[in-house]
Amino acid sequence: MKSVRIRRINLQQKQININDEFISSLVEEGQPVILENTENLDMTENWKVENLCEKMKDCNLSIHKGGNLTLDFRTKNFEYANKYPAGDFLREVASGKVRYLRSTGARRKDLPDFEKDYPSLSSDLNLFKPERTHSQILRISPKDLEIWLHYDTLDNFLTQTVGEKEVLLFNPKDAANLYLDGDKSECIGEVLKPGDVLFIPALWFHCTKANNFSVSINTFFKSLPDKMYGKDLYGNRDPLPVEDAAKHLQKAIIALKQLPPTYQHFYFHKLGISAACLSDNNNSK
Ligand SMILES: O=C(O)CCC(=O)C(=O)O
Ligand SMILES: [Fe+2]
Repeated sequence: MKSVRIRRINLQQKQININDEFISSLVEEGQPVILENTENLDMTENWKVENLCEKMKDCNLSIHKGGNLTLDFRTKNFEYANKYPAGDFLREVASGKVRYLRSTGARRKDLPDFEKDYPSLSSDLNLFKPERTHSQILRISPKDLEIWLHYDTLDNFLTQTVGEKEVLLFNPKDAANLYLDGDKSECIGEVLKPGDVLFIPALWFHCTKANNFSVSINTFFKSLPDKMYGKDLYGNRDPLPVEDAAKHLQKAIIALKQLPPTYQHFYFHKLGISAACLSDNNNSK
């Protein structure tokens, strides 16, 4: 397994301003990068639990609640709890209970908008907002909480504000290996410290572990043409051309299945349709 160190860019040393041109260059490069010295720390140094309780005292949260610090979306080893008073949530998180906030919009169907939803917090931060921002999400975790390995379909800046967070990243080109036998050819493990901003390009697999009480904000933004994105609350819907392709693929599979098995195997192979597609198709029947 090859381990690659992630590039760090010290914004102040390099005198870089984060603007849309700089963001486009990151997107084009398509590699994760940590931006350091983002001038985000002055006011958040006093984001201790009690101060956060005060700042968020009027907030009711939708949270993940469970009994195992390794949250797993596939086995759903947690439940959702709504209208949770922020003070109760924060104190429970501070005492190590398995609680996790991935903030939602004001109403269920609204996109999370950190600046609008949490003005008492966002006024302490100098977050940059790409021109084509999709949503901005507040994330609060207890020490040792792990988030399952997943990818999002939007590009993302993950800003670490309180505590440290370990992030493990896998290149999308290794996707085929991630579930088969875990034989990854490239693996990038990094620790985010307060003030670090990690650029996670779309489709890069990532999982995280909070090393201590942790507050982060992530900003999903779009880099494909607007018309390629459908309505998407969570930043993980496949681009519309992929959904279109999947429908065509289903039709292709159904058409080929009219043939005897020898023909099927020959033509599936010839058309480059993988065995995985075929078994998916069988399962859905
Ligand atoms: O660290 C977390 O809480 C998860 C972050 C994440 O998955 C994201 O920013 O897309
Ligand atoms: Fe994510």
